[in-house]
Amino acid sequence: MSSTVLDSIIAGVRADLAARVSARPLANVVAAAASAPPPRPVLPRLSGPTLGVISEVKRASPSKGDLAAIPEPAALAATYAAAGAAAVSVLTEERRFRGSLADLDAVREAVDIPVLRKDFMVDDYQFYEARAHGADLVLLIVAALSDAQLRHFHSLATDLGMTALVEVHDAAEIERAQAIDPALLGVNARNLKTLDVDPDAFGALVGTIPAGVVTVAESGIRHADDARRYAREGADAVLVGEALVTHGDPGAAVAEFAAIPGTQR
Ligand SMILES: O=C(O)c1ccccc1NCC(=O)[C@H](O)[C@H](O)COP(=O)(O)O
Repeated sequence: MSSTVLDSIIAGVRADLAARVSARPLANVVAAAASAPPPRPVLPRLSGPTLGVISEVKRASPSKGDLAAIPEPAALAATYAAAGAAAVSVLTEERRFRGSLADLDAVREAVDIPVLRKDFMVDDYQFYEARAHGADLVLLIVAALSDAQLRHFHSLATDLGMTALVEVHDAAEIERAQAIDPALLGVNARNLKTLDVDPDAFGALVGTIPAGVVTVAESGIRHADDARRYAREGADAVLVGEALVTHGDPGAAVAEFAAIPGTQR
Protein backbone atom coordinates (compact mmCIF):
# COMPACT_ATOMS: atom_id res chain seq x y z
CA MET A 1 0.00 0.00 0.00
CA SER A 2 1.37 3.48 -0.81
CA SER A 3 2.37 5.76 2.02
CA THR A 4 0.15 8.76 2.93
CA VAL A 5 0.99 12.24 4.23
CA LEU A 6 -0.08 11.04 7.68
CA ASP A 7 2.31 8.05 7.46
CA SER A 8 5.21 10.31 6.58
CA ILE A 9 4.41 12.76 9.41
CA ILE A 10 4.27 9.89 11.88
CA ALA A 11 7.59 8.47 10.68
CA GLY A 12 9.19 11.83 11.49
CA VAL A 13 7.39 12.03 14.83
CA ARG A 14 8.73 8.60 15.79
CA ALA A 15 12.30 9.56 14.83
CA ASP A 16 12.14 12.78 16.87
CA LEU A 17 10.58 10.90 19.76
CA ALA A 18 13.42 8.35 19.78
CA ALA A 19 15.91 11.21 20.19
CA ARG A 20 13.95 12.69 23.11
CA VAL A 21 13.65 9.29 24.80
CA SER A 22 17.44 8.86 24.57
CA ALA A 23 17.97 12.32 26.07
CA ARG A 24 15.42 11.97 28.88
CA PRO A 25 14.39 8.54 30.18
CA LEU A 26 10.70 7.70 30.61
CA ALA A 27 11.00 7.47 34.42
CA ASN A 28 12.16 11.08 34.53
CA VAL A 29 9.20 12.26 32.41
CA VAL A 30 6.73 10.20 34.47
CA ALA A 31 8.01 11.91 37.64
CA ALA A 32 7.73 15.34 35.99
CA ALA A 33 4.16 14.58 34.91
CA ALA A 34 3.25 13.65 38.49
CA SER A 35 4.51 16.97 39.83
CA ALA A 36 3.10 19.20 37.06
CA PRO A 37 0.39 21.76 37.89
CA PRO A 38 -3.02 20.02 37.81
CA PRO A 39 -4.91 19.80 34.51
CA ARG A 40 -7.53 22.47 33.86
CA PRO A 41 -11.14 21.37 33.24
CA VAL A 42 -11.97 21.48 29.55
CA LEU A 43 -15.51 20.35 28.74
CA PRO A 44 -17.47 23.11 30.53
CA ARG A 45 -15.46 25.71 28.58
CA LEU A 46 -16.34 24.12 25.26
CA SER A 47 -20.04 23.64 25.85
CA GLY A 48 -21.29 27.06 26.93
CA PRO A 49 -24.08 29.12 25.36
CA THR A 50 -21.76 30.50 22.68
CA LEU A 51 -19.45 28.67 20.31
CA GLY A 52 -16.22 27.52 21.98
CA VAL A 53 -13.14 28.62 20.07
CA ILE A 54 -9.99 26.50 20.27
CA SER A 55 -7.42 28.90 18.88
CA GLU A 56 -4.28 27.40 17.44
CA VAL A 57 -0.63 28.40 17.52
CA LYS A 58 0.43 27.14 14.07
CA ARG A 59 3.56 28.30 12.24
CA ALA A 60 3.44 26.01 9.25
CA SER A 61 1.60 23.01 7.85
CA PRO A 62 2.06 20.25 5.31
CA SER A 63 -0.81 21.65 3.24
CA LYS A 64 0.23 25.33 3.21
CA GLY A 65 3.94 25.48 4.13
CA ASP A 66 4.98 28.49 6.21
CA LEU A 67 2.07 30.46 7.66
CA ALA A 68 3.44 32.83 10.32
CA ALA A 69 6.72 33.26 12.23
CA ILE A 70 5.07 33.56 15.68
CA PRO A 71 8.24 34.61 17.52
CA GLU A 72 6.26 34.91 20.76
CA PRO A 73 3.71 32.11 21.06
CA ALA A 74 2.92 33.20 24.62
CA ALA A 75 1.88 36.68 23.43
CA LEU A 76 -0.32 35.19 20.69
CA ALA A 77 -1.95 32.83 23.18
CA ALA A 78 -2.55 35.69 25.62
CA THR A 79 -4.25 37.62 22.79
CA TYR A 80 -6.45 34.59 22.07
CA ALA A 81 -7.39 34.21 25.74
CA ALA A 82 -8.16 37.90 26.22
CA ALA A 83 -10.45 37.77 23.16
CA GLY A 84 -12.51 34.93 24.61
CA ALA A 85 -10.89 31.73 23.32
CA ALA A 86 -12.07 28.66 25.22
CA ALA A 87 -8.73 26.87 24.84
CA VAL A 88 -5.42 27.19 23.01
CA SER A 89 -4.09 24.48 20.70
CA VAL A 90 -0.32 24.30 20.42
CA LEU A 91 1.20 22.25 17.61
CA THR A 92 4.31 20.63 19.05
CA GLU A 93 5.36 18.63 15.95
CA GLU A 94 8.66 20.07 14.73
CA ARG A 95 9.34 18.96 11.16
CA ARG A 96 6.18 19.91 9.31
CA PHE A 97 4.51 22.38 11.71
CA ARG A 98 7.63 24.02 13.21
CA GLY A 99 6.19 23.67 16.72
CA SER A 100 7.91 22.57 19.94
CA LEU A 101 7.41 21.59 23.55
CA ALA A 102 8.96 24.97 24.43
CA ASP A 103 5.94 26.58 22.73
CA LEU A 104 3.68 24.45 24.92
CA ASP A 105 5.55 25.53 28.08
CA ALA A 106 5.37 29.19 27.10
CA VAL A 107 1.67 29.10 26.26
CA ARG A 108 0.66 27.14 29.39
CA GLU A 109 2.49 29.71 31.49
CA ALA A 110 0.86 32.67 29.70
CA VAL A 111 -2.84 31.74 29.88
CA ASP A 112 -5.26 30.30 32.41
CA ILE A 113 -7.50 28.54 29.89
CA PRO A 114 -6.89 24.89 28.93
CA VAL A 115 -4.08 24.08 26.52
CA LEU A 116 -4.12 21.31 23.93
CA ARG A 117 -0.92 19.55 22.97
CA LYS A 118 -1.67 19.03 19.28
CA ASP A 119 0.63 16.35 17.98
CA PHE A 120 0.61 12.87 16.53
CA MET A 121 0.37 10.79 19.67
CA VAL A 122 1.63 7.26 19.06
CA ASP A 123 3.57 6.32 22.21
CA ASP A 124 2.99 6.35 25.99
CA TYR A 125 6.03 8.59 26.41
CA GLN A 126 4.29 11.47 24.61
CA PHE A 127 1.35 11.40 27.05
CA TYR A 128 3.60 11.68 30.13
CA GLU A 129 5.57 14.33 28.27
CA ALA A 130 2.41 16.28 27.43
CA ARG A 131 1.36 16.31 31.07
CA ALA A 132 4.88 17.15 32.24
CA HIS A 133 4.72 20.21 29.97
CA GLY A 134 1.33 21.25 31.35
CA ALA A 135 -1.07 19.96 28.67
CA ASP A 136 -4.70 19.81 29.75
CA LEU A 137 -5.85 18.20 26.53
CA VAL A 138 -4.29 15.79 24.07
CA LEU A 139 -5.28 14.78 20.57
CA LEU A 140 -6.07 11.19 19.58
CA ILE A 141 -6.27 10.88 15.80
CA VAL A 142 -8.37 7.80 15.04
CA ALA A 143 -6.85 7.50 11.54
CA ALA A 144 -3.38 7.15 13.11
CA LEU A 145 -4.21 4.52 15.73
CA SER A 146 -5.39 0.91 15.97
CA ASP A 147 -8.48 0.17 18.07
CA ALA A 148 -6.26 -1.18 20.85
CA GLN A 149 -4.02 1.92 20.79
CA LEU A 150 -7.04 4.21 20.81
CA ARG A 151 -8.46 2.50 23.89
CA HIS A 152 -5.11 2.37 25.67
CA PHE A 153 -4.15 6.01 24.98
CA HIS A 154 -7.64 7.22 25.89
CA SER A 155 -7.31 5.49 29.27
CA LEU A 156 -3.77 6.76 29.76
CA ALA A 157 -4.74 10.37 29.00
CA THR A 158 -7.71 10.09 31.37
CA ASP A 159 -5.60 8.49 34.11
CA LEU A 160 -3.21 11.43 33.83
CA GLY A 161 -6.16 13.80 34.33
CA MET A 162 -6.12 15.12 30.75
CA THR A 163 -9.07 15.36 28.38
CA ALA A 164 -8.72 13.53 25.08
CA LEU A 165 -9.92 15.21 21.90
CA VAL A 166 -10.77 12.16 19.78
CA GLU A 167 -10.53 13.17 16.13
CA VAL A 168 -12.36 11.55 13.23
CA HIS A 169 -12.90 12.36 9.58
CA ASP A 170 -15.48 9.86 8.32
CA ALA A 171 -18.25 7.49 9.33
CA ALA A 172 -15.97 4.47 9.77
CA GLU A 173 -13.75 6.43 12.16
CA ILE A 174 -16.75 7.67 14.16
CA GLU A 175 -17.84 4.07 14.58
CA ARG A 176 -14.38 3.14 15.87
CA ALA A 177 -14.34 6.17 18.18
CA GLN A 178 -17.75 5.28 19.68
CA ALA A 179 -16.21 2.10 21.08
CA ILE A 180 -14.33 4.16 23.67
CA ASP A 181 -17.23 6.50 24.54
CA PRO A 182 -15.35 9.76 24.04
CA ALA A 183 -16.61 12.80 25.93
CA LEU A 184 -15.04 15.13 23.33
CA LEU A 185 -15.14 14.34 19.63
CA GLY A 186 -13.61 16.42 16.85
CA VAL A 187 -14.60 16.08 13.21
CA ASN A 188 -11.65 17.19 11.12
CA ALA A 189 -12.75 18.50 7.73
CA ARG A 190 -9.19 17.78 6.54
CA ASN A 191 -8.43 14.24 5.43
CA LEU A 192 -4.97 13.76 6.91
CA LYS A 193 -4.06 11.15 4.31
CA THR A 194 -4.78 13.34 1.27
CA LEU A 195 -5.01 16.86 2.81
CA ASP A 196 -8.34 17.44 1.03
CA VAL A 197 -10.70 19.62 3.08
CA ASP A 198 -14.41 18.74 3.08
CA PRO A 199 -16.50 21.45 4.77
CA ASP A 200 -19.52 19.11 4.63
CA ALA A 201 -17.88 16.42 6.79
CA PHE A 202 -19.18 17.74 10.12
CA GLY A 203 -22.78 18.10 8.93
CA ALA A 204 -22.71 14.65 7.38
CA LEU A 205 -21.50 12.98 10.59
CA VAL A 206 -23.01 14.98 13.45
CA GLY A 207 -26.28 13.02 13.38
CA THR A 208 -24.38 9.87 14.37
CA ILE A 209 -22.77 11.44 17.45
CA PRO A 210 -24.63 10.65 20.69
CA ALA A 211 -26.22 13.57 22.57
CA GLY A 212 -24.02 14.68 25.44
CA VAL A 213 -20.76 14.25 23.54
CA VAL A 214 -19.08 17.66 23.16
CA THR A 215 -18.30 18.23 19.48
CA VAL A 216 -15.60 20.23 17.73
CA ALA A 217 -15.54 21.16 14.04
CA GLU A 218 -11.91 21.35 12.95
CA SER A 219 -9.94 22.82 10.02
CA GLY A 220 -10.62 25.00 7.03
CA ILE A 221 -12.59 27.61 9.01
CA ARG A 222 -11.71 30.92 7.35
CA HIS A 223 -14.53 33.33 8.21
CA ALA A 224 -17.23 33.84 10.84
CA ASP A 225 -19.80 32.49 8.37
CA ASP A 226 -17.97 29.14 8.29
CA ALA A 227 -18.10 29.00 12.09
CA ARG A 228 -21.78 30.06 12.11
CA ARG A 229 -22.60 27.21 9.79
CA TYR A 230 -20.90 24.70 12.13
CA ALA A 231 -22.71 26.21 15.13
CA ARG A 232 -26.04 25.79 13.30
CA GLU A 233 -25.14 22.21 12.49
CA GLY A 234 -24.61 21.54 16.21
CA ALA A 235 -20.89 22.03 16.84
CA ASP A 236 -20.13 23.05 20.42
CA ALA A 237 -16.74 24.39 19.40
CA VAL A 238 -14.48 25.09 16.45
CA LEU A 239 -10.73 24.61 16.15
CA VAL A 240 -9.12 27.33 14.04
CA GLY A 241 -5.47 27.68 13.04
CA GLU A 242 -4.49 29.24 9.74
CA ALA A 243 -7.25 31.89 9.69
CA LEU A 244 -6.06 33.24 13.05
CA VAL A 245 -2.29 33.14 12.58
CA THR A 246 -2.54 34.86 9.18
CA HIS A 247 -5.07 37.46 10.38
CA GLY A 248 -3.82 41.00 10.98
CA ASP A 249 -5.87 41.14 14.19
CA PRO A 250 -6.19 37.61 15.61
CA GLY A 251 -7.90 38.89 18.77
CA ALA A 252 -10.70 40.48 16.75
CA ALA A 253 -11.13 37.26 14.76
CA VAL A 254 -11.37 35.15 17.92
CA ALA A 255 -13.84 37.59 19.50
CA GLU A 256 -16.06 37.42 16.40
CA PHE A 257 -16.06 33.59 16.42
CA ALA A 258 -16.57 33.42 20.20
CA ALA A 259 -19.70 35.62 20.05
CA ILE A 260 -21.54 33.17 17.78
CA PRO A 261 -24.49 31.60 19.62
CA GLY A 262 -24.33 27.84 20.06
CA THR A 263 -27.09 25.46 18.98
CA GLN A 264 -28.38 22.69 21.21
CA ARG A 265 -28.19 19.30 19.46
O1 LIG B 1 -2.87 21.60 8.60
C1 LIG B 1 -2.44 20.68 7.89
O2 LIG B 1 -2.04 20.85 6.72
C2 LIG B 1 -2.35 19.28 8.43
C3 LIG B 1 -1.85 18.29 7.61
C4 LIG B 1 -1.73 17.00 8.08
C5 LIG B 1 -2.09 16.69 9.37
C6 LIG B 1 -2.60 17.68 10.21
C7 LIG B 1 -2.74 18.97 9.74
N1 LIG B 1 -3.20 19.96 10.54
C8 LIG B 1 -3.52 19.81 11.91
C9 LIG B 1 -4.84 20.34 12.22
O3 LIG B 1 -5.67 19.59 12.65
C10 LIG B 1 -5.10 21.80 12.00
O4 LIG B 1 -3.96 22.51 12.36
C11 LIG B 1 -6.28 22.38 12.76
O5 LIG B 1 -7.42 21.62 12.61
C12 LIG B 1 -6.54 23.81 12.25
O6 LIG B 1 -6.74 23.79 10.86
P1 LIG B 1 -6.78 25.15 10.02
O7 LIG B 1 -7.74 26.07 10.70
O8 LIG B 1 -7.23 24.74 8.65
O9 LIG B 1 -5.40 25.70 10.03
